Amino acid sequence: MSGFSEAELRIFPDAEQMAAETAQLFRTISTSAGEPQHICLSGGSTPLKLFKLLSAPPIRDHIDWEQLHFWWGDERCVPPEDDQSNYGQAHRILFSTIPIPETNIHPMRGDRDAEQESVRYARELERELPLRNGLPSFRLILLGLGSDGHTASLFPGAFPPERREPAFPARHPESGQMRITLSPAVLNNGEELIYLVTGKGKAGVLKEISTYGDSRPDPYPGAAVYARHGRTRWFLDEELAAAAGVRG
Ligand SMILES: O=C1O[C@H](COP(=O)(O)O)[C@@H](O)[C@H](O)[C@H]1O
Repeated sequence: MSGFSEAELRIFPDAEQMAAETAQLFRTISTSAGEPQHICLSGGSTPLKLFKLLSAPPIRDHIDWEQLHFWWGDERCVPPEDDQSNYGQAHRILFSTIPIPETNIHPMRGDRDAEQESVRYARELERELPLRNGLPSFRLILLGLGSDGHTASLFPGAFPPERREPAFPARHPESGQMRITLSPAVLNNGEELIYLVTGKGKAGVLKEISTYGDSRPDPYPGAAVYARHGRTRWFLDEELAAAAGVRG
């Protein structure tokens, strides 16, 4: 069984419209529930359009920010001022501009020891999130896809599907950069998971994922991670979908 074939596919005319649809989802989640809702953000460059959109009227003023808590799927082990910092980018573009309590934002601390920070983050998740099957369960998880098939900081060749602790250290296979990542067990345990993927540079790997799924001996993490008890969707832009030969 493949995460991709289990998922729903949405193809948008462009990345802007994809970001707009995702932003509306934040609005719906924030206004339809009486209790805090936990959202896991992806890193890298793809979600920056979404952050920009959320930071400005009209959508910014239609979201009940106090209802939302933000977490990260992975972090690079750099200080928040570094351009590589997933939290730093989100803070600069979005969190510094919206009326959200600081206690609702839960960064992975990339400037700390990766082992210790993974354990601290795991405990914080277990304390704050509802549990399902004994593991924290997010209301919504956004993920990206690297052109090598990685998601969060789960890389091909270093994808430990059996690891159940909520977070652990990882190393980028090429640059050697240390990372902290959520585990497959937690990412698979959310209510709703959406991959946001744009640009024809990802066409090669998307084609492989859509064709072979996770049947390869060493599956692409982006095929093997999906909401086992919930809804998984892939949001793609038309340019990428056409280049990968994927149809909605
Ligand atoms: O290293 C990472 O890469 C993926 C994809 O990033 P993008 O720049 O192609 O959007 C990202 O989803 C992951 O969170 C990140 O840390």
